[in-house]
Parts: sequence; C-alpha cells; structure tokens
Amino acid sequence: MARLFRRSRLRRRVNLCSMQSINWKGASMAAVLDASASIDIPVIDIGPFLAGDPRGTRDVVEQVQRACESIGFLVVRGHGVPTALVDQLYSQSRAFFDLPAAAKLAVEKPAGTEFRGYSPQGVKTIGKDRDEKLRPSLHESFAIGPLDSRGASTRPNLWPQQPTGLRTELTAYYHEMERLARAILSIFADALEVPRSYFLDRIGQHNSILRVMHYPALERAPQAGEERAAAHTDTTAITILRIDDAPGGLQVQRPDGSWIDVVKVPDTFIVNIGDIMMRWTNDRFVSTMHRVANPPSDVAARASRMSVPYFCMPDEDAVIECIPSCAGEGAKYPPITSGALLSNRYTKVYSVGEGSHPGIGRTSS
Ligand SMILES: O=C(O)CCC(=O)C(=O)O
Ligand SMILES: [Fe+2]
Repeated sequence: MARLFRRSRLRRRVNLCSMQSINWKGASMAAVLDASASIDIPVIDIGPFLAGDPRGTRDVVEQVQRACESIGFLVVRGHGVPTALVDQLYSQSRAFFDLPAAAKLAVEKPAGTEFRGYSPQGVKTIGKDRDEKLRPSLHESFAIGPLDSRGASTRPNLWPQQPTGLRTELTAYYHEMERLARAILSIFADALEVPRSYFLDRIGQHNSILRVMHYPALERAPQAGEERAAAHTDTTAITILRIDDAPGGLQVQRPDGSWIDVVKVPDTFIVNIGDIMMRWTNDRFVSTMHRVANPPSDVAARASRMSVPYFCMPDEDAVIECIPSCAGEGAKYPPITSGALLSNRYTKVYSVGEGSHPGIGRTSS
C-alpha cells in the first residue's frame, strides 16, 4: 500500500514539475534553458542528490524517472566532475589521435571480444548487428577497462607511450565516471523502488569501458553505408557521454521515429539507458536508438569531432534479470549474464579478420 501511494504521488508531482530541456540543434541557450511544452531530453541538476538533501533528492528522482520512462536520455549538471579534468583529457586524446598511424597501432586492440586498446577506422561497424549493409564506421577510438586487476578475466590495459599525460587523465576520468555511475544508479534505484544496493551490488566488479572517440574531418563524400556511427542502442546499464559541439553530432530517436539533434550544454554529461537497464526494468526504462550523423558536406572537410563515452557494464557474471518492482505481468527477457550480452554485441560489431578498410578521414598527421 505504501508503495502504491508513493508511486501515484510521484507521478502527480512529475506531471506538475517543469524541466529544462534540449532538443533542436542550433537552438540558442535561451531556448535551451526555457522550460517548454515540447520536452525531449531534460537537463537535470543532480547536485541536490549528491549533497544528500532529502527534498532535492526527491525532485531529482522524479525528473530522472520521467526521462528514463520517456526518451531514455537525460543531461546531467551538478555532477561534480572537474571541468579541468575533462579539458585535459580532451587535449591529451587529441594529441594521441594526431600521432602517426604506427604509433597508435602499437597499442592496437587485439582481435575478438577484447575491447582495450586502439581501434583504427575499418575494424568496427556500429549498428552492424541491425544492418548488414553498413560499411565500417567513420571513426577511430581508444579504450580502457577497469583499472585494478580483479580476477582471471580482467586483462591489462594498453597504454600508449605518447602523449605522456594520457594515462594520468584517463585514469582520473575513469574514477570520476565510476563515482558518477554509482550516483546515477542510486537515483535509478530510488525511482524503481528497489534498495540502492540492488545495482551497486552488481557493479562491485564492473567491467566498464571508457572510450575516447575521434570522428575525423572527411576527405571525400561518404558512400552509402558509411556513417560516423549508425543507429544503435548501447549494451550498457547506462552510458555517460561527453560530447563536443562540432558539426555532425549525436542524434536521438523519439518514440515517433523522428530524430533529435543533441546540442551540447556546457559542463554537462549526457546519460542514456542501455539494453541491460532495459532488461532489468522489463522495458520500463527505454534503451533508445541513437546515432552520430555525418557532417554537412559544406563543412565536412574541417568537421573533426571527439566524444568520450563511459559504458557502465555490470560485473561480467552478473545475471541480468527483471528486477522485482518491474515484474508486472511477467519478465519479457530470459536471464543472461552481462558478459554474454557484451560479447554477443562485440562479435557482431567488430569485423574480426576481415582486413582493414582505410576509411575517408584524416586520422593521423
Ligand atoms: O560519439 C557520440 O556522441 C556517441 C557514440 C556512441 O553512441 C557509442 O559509441 O555508442
Ligand atoms: Fe551509443
């Protein structure tokens, strides 16, 4: 009874609350900050939750719940991640991507389901599990995994020799993302009326991936099937993403099938629901299709873009099954381990042994 009461009270308050939201690319900050009826992706200040303010926490939980149940994306401010750390990671990553190809390939990601290391253009096709005709994605990336050695399945990260500061910045940023992911999953637990330990217990030995992605400026027009990152959902529990505002950016699909251009709101992170959270919540929280659009042809030759997603993956052996408060008429998905979900996806997205496709972007000097 108490639970029912709480839920209906939550819903009523959600309907009344007005949120900041972002939707159209090119919208001025005034428009971005103006609460409007056509809410798509809300901007939510999670500071009151982090400060432990009970009333503020309730407001945060309500706003987050509403976003997760509608568009599956939110933008968080008040996260506590130092701006200087993000700036330093961007400049070190850019210096890495500017290196000659041979230096980057010295830390190339091994074939197979391993994700740590450098992936040049040509080996990875985001969205290939949905569309066989896609050609390799127009980006290169470098990824790390958990930073301590915890058990046989955890392999060491590959660290490039240059630039010398990249390891320090990635390490500090990874720890910040671990902290932020725990906070966001605690907010989710409140929204879903399960103990906060429900998610935290399943990420104690998490296998999360931090990736820096470089979408180079284009040297020629893309052909059919060549996309920066084709439409896909993430396998994750949640993804925490930092973007820049270069042309050819992130787009998110609305329930009606139309696409929203996501504008960068300074000093925020984009958070989206992944497939694991969708399975946990029996589709109550939506794992939303998104993509990275190719830049318009008039600016494509100088439209280099970088983004930094943190893919929060539970423990490899965590069994992902419907959480008690979402069971409703019965679970829609059979239980499966987090590790199996990730390797299923990676097997389809990486073209192992197919040889490299050089791509069309300038990826080294
Ligand atoms: O670069 C971005 O903005 C998003 C990348 C993305 O969606 C992904 O790598 O899963
Ligand atoms: Fe994604």
